[in-house]
Amino acid sequence: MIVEALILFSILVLHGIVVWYRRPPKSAPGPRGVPVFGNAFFLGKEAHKTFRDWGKKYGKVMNVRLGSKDWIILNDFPTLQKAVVKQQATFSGVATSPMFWELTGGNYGLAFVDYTPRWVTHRRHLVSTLRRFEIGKRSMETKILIEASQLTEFLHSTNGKALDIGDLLHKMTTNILCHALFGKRFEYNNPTLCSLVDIISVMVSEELGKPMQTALLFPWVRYVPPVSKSCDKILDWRIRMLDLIDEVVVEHEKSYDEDDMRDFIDCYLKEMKAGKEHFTRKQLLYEISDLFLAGTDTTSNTLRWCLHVFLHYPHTQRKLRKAIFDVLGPTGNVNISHETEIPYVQAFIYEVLRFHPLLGMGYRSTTQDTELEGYSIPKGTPVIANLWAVLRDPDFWHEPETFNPDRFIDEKGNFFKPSHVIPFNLGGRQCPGERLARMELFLYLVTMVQRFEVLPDPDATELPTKDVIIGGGLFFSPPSFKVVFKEV
Ligand code: HEM
Repeated sequence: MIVEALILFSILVLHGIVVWYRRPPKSAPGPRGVPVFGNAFFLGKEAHKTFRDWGKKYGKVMNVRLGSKDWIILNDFPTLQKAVVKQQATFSGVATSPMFWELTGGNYGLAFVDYTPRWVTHRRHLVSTLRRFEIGKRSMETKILIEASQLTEFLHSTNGKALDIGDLLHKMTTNILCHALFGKRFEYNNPTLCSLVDIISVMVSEELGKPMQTALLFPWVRYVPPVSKSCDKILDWRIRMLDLIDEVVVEHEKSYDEDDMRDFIDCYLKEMKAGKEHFTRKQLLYEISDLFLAGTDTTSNTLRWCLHVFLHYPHTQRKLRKAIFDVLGPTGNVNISHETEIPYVQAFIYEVLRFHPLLGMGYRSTTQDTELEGYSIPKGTPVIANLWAVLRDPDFWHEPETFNPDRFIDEKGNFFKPSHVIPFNLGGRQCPGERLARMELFLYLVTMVQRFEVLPDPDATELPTKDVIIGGGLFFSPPSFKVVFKEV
């Protein structure tokens, strides 16, 4: 009896192993890993680099088993274009899990939700409303310059003391979204602003990001401590954020005036009152919450990467200041029309975004069965767009490991942007806040560099590490570090 049971067990195990290693016909090549876990334990701390290295062996479309699912990894620009641009709707899903279902209250919001008619309607509405409030044109420019002048005032008051200004930068970028969404800015010590920034920082932290990633690869882990506790914590913070936004929406409902659309919330309420399909209060709260999660920390951490670069490559800071002085002198006021007049600033910003992309990988999924480069990809397959690998690809960039803003300056001295610089990704899920982010980066950077020289902390024994901190499982942030702002 025991012998028969052992034989049966062995047959079942062998069958399981055969099934595990078997691939559907026409599936892309890639490492299979070990049963149950796939390659999850072989990714290392920096999965983007591991994927790039595996891609050299397996090819442009790689199929990597992670947990119980096959993931498609795209490491190069032409293949990414063929997928997310040429088959836009097919590659506009989002890699998801039961935890994401909870986080989005059942697929509500914008950034973390799957491709549905509700997402399509709201993505369109967001883009047109941002345009309506002239994000990217003059009105947001004025608001950004208000934050920039607060920044210089603060930096002036530091009297050359070394400090980490990450929190202040985060408050500035959060205030810009408060302008667009709530119609107002807050003082930096205002409890609403401080709570918003605290909540966003916790939700995109490295500490909570790892469990989220684990729950994405192994959905059952969501219910097993300690991951379950971290997931509950994230959901708790999400609820706090929704409650805070709800208070602002209630204020707007009370003071709503059909003839005076003050901001994004008013525009949304108008659609709701008109009974437009998919427009609900729940969607409004989740969408605003997503905008704060996607559009504040990303811009402020890119500014922190700029400071990081100043310490590691000080000659670029000198060159930047010279370019600014040539056009504005030491006291001239910057505005957005100077973007074309000071090409080196744009080149510097793009090189920072190339060298340190805030979102190193985009997580998509397929919305229907499809083919890519002759390989078949079934509906619902998670897809990773390895933006980091594209931005460091030696086939497209001369000396990609060198930080060199001049790669974006043409022979006539003008800024030029090659199509393969894609820190905001491509296709249907491409960042809708790109223009706003680039305006903020330009105006804050020029204001800062025109008035202050950024120097290393004299008490630090070495420069901050170049290792990225992967927050929220998504965001490639710099480590914390202090700098000195010396008036020039
Ligand atoms: C330097 C700053 C920023 C960077 C590097 C950045 C980058 C990105 C990238 C790469 C994506 C695509 C993710 C994917 O494919 O999975 C994305 C999506 C998104 N970004 Fe940004 N972003 C920045 C600033 C902003 C700002 C200021 C806003 C606010 C208006 C914003 C709002 C969003 C939203 C809502 C999405 C999700 C879009 C969707 O799924 O339809 N981002 N961002």
